[in-house]
Amino acid sequence: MSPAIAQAAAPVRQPEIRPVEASTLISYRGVGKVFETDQGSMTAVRDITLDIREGEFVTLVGPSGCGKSTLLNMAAGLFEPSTGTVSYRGEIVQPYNRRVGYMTQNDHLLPWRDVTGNVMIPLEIQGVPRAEARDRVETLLRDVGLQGFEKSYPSQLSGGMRKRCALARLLAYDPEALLMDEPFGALDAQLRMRMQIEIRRLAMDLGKTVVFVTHDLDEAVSIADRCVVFTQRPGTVARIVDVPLDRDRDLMQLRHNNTYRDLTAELWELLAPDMEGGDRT
Ligand SMILES: Nc1ncnc2c1ncn2[C@@H]1O[C@H](COP(=O)(O)OP(=O)(O)OP(=O)(O)O)[C@@H](O)[C@H]1O
Repeated sequence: MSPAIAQAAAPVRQPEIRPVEASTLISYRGVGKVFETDQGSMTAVRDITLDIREGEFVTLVGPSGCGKSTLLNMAAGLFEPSTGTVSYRGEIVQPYNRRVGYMTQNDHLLPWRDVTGNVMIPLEIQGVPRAEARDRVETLLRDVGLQGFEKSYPSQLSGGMRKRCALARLLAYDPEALLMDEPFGALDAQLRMRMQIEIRRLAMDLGKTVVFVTHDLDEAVSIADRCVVFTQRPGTVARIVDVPLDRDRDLMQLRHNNTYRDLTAELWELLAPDMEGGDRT
């Protein structure tokens, strides 16, 4: 193992609760979440202490059911923590956190609206004047590489184009942070990589903070500035890994990069036992 990786992959001592730094956007402090179900109480996550810094691209990876989506939901103000606190810019997250945008595997595009009409929705809700909204949509469609498809309907778009459209609609809210829950899970490998390249470029160009949930270890390392690895349920932080790759890395060439290969192999070894025993419900 290279010294850089040994240092990057040093285990995080738990619990270790440091003061929140000024650059922190989203902060989980001693967070636990218990759901009441027909079968009784079920602890989804426990003792989560994690800070997401402004402008960072952080991936969350771990076995199915370890609570990754639950953590996103708490940052969005959809769920309250059962213990501990979740704060955003130093203030406890309330229902609902309108400064974040949420994207899931399902793009929820409206089939009866064309691309422009779909991306326009948040701007209509905000009451942005028509001409201004049109200009903004034009810019967004250029940002995500959908120019020329303004009048296409969702059914006429490829899987990647639908994602781009959903991304443009998400960006129309101009959220500070993007919470992404396996957004590219359903795409084939090539498209997935193109979307990974796009989302990193967009996040850097637009200065967005991204918290990105994935099952895929390669994805978790290739797009991240930091990768948070969770144990199986009740999920807690097993390790936080700095990804010592250039910010403007070439994702196409990563498979030839030794740091990337060593890091993914190491995380795979860390996660493999838990992945086998993951929650299959
Ligand atoms: N609203 C809810 N009510 C009851 N149980 C819930 C609720 N939301 C999540 N859970 C349970 O909490 C646990 C964690 O779920 P969560 O979706 O956060 O995990 P995950 O790591 O995102 O899973 P996956 O990778 O499979 O999407 C699961 O066992 C799930 O069934």
